[in-house]
Amino acid sequence: MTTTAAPVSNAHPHQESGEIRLVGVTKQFGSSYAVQNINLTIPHGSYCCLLGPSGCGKTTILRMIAGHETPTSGEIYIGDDMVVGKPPVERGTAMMFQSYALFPHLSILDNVAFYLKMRKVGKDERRRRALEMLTRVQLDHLKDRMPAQLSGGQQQRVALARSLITNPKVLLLDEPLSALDEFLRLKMRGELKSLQDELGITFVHVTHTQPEAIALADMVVVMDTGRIDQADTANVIFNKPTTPYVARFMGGQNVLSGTVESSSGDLIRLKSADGAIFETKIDSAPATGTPLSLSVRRDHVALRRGTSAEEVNSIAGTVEATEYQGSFVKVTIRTANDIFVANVSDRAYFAEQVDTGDKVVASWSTDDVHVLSKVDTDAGGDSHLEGGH
Ligand SMILES: Nc1ncnc2c1ncn2[C@@H]1O[C@H](COP(=O)(O)OP(=O)(O)OP(=O)(O)O)[C@@H](O)[C@H]1O
Repeated sequence: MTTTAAPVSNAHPHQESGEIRLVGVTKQFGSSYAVQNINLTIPHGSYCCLLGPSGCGKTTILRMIAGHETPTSGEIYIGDDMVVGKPPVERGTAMMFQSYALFPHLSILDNVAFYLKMRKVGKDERRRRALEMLTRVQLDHLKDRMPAQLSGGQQQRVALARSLITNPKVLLLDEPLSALDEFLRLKMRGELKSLQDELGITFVHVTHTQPEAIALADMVVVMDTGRIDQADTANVIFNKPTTPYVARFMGGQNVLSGTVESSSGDLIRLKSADGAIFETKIDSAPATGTPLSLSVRRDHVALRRGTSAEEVNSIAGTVEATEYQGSFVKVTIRTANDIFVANVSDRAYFAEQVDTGDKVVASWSTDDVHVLSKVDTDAGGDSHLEGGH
């Protein structure tokens, strides 16, 4: 299966295609698989984020696209070119690393112009083009400084200018924002996005931070131990995760499981292991007894004090923790078999405050239940994967 999202392409006309296609790509290190049978098409001119926990294979994919690593099997295309076996310089890609790796003994301008010098471009021409690129990242006024005289954010902009001067079809970014403080990270995030819009080239950005991927990407590729779980627009990934893993990893969802008890039209009822009844709509109802998993957004849950759940779409438990998040309060509830989280608006929370140890009932509407395509096999074991919501 080839995974392709349908994000809006920012492609500029008459540009060489920066579409990336991975076909059956596997990379083994010794006997272990870093990535396994990856099929993925990243449209030309899109901003793609590879998202997943540490060690899931994101960087390996990036390095194989760049040509710093060779797949054990499979093919990688950039535009119409099958690039496996080609050296990095012939691929039309540029890579920006987490450590900016600037030359400490060269001025900012010479750092940016370095690639052109290697290509024997004349001095005036390369200084002019380097200055143009520095202007683009708003650093022209610092062109004569040395890297050590710049802040982290400024050094990163230089690294960006240095990558872009090669005029790539594809820019590969490995955790580009992780070394920056929170304020700079958000600022640079916005700048990366507008730069990509302006240039219209394909950006592939590796991150383990969910909000970063959601904010930046036309296409989010969620990975788990060497495989792609889901690749789609941020909106679909967040609201319609296909697997329990993606629902949990994106962080804004509760995962519920049960077996089909009855159906009527497009409405089905499920019974959970501890007897709760969940109701949801589904295109074609599976047979009675089929196990299914569902997701419910944490911010679509209502909370009240009480000990007995309603007849449907409701779960009773004990408050395990409350965490104030500014605009909402995250209430973690221990239920009979699992953990359930409600993100309650601060207004609703303070109107009827609950505290650790209180008995509560969480409920939600049938329309807010989403059916997952895979059945949960990790009930109760989700906390290590939780995203930033
Ligand atoms: N050169 C190598 N030799 C052996 N194993 C490697 C090598 N490079 C990566 N791996 C292994 O392959 C797997 C995927 O690594 P990769 O760096 O792609 O993960 P990642 O998702 O980018 O992680 P992180 O976010 O921590 O950088 C890991 O288990 C890693 O230990």
